[in-house]
Amino acid sequence: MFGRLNHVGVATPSIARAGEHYAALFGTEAVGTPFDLPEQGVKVCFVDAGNTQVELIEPLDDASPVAGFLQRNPAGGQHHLCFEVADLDAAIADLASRGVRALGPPRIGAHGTRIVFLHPRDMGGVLIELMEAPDGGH
Ligand SMILES: CC[C@H](C(=O)O)C(=O)SCCNC(=O)CCNC(=O)[C@H](O)C(C)(C)COP(=O)(O)OP(=O)(O)OC[C@H]1O[C@@H](n2cnc3c(N)ncnc32)[C@H](O)[C@@H]1OP(=O)(O)O
Ligand SMILES: [Co+2]
Repeated sequence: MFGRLNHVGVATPSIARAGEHYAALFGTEAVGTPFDLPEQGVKVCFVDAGNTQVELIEPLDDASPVAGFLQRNPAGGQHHLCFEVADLDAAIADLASRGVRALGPPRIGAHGTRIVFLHPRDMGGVLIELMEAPDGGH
């Protein structure tokens, strides 16, 4: 059901500083232009990492879903994994039948496609994001 790893979400208190760090690792041209996603409460910056991306996320305010994570991890850290799926609604229904909770209804994510998050407690302690992709990630 899950397809390719679309991105690894990395929370950071400063996308400006994290961007410099990743530019030194992947090259300046790999670091995209940061943009705000106010409806998701985050500033986002994608770093091209070959066969996937690193998604740097910085809270826009204290109400951001990333704010709690940074209170627990002030320097930032690995936040979530995002996998592609062909049919998000079918994936949500199948996972629900296995007792895996979705965190709210699908919404539009940073790539402009429908996404949903799954509860970490139901996924072995890992926050998983599912992103609907035309080819289902295969
Ligand atoms: C959508 C735009 C963009 C994209 O790619 O398109 C993004 O990815 S934006 C990413 C930021 N947005 C989100 O993360 C939305 C979904 N997240 C949430 O709803 C919350 O972060 C939530 C519910 C996962 C955690 O909420 P909170 O930080 O308030 O902590 P809780 O005490 O409620 O946590 C409950 C439970 O989950 C564990 N936890 C929390 N965060 C993580 C994490 N990143 N990875 C793994 N586990 C996590 C926490 O330790 C608690 O576990 P417990 O068993 O109670 O110890
Ligand atoms: Co993400």
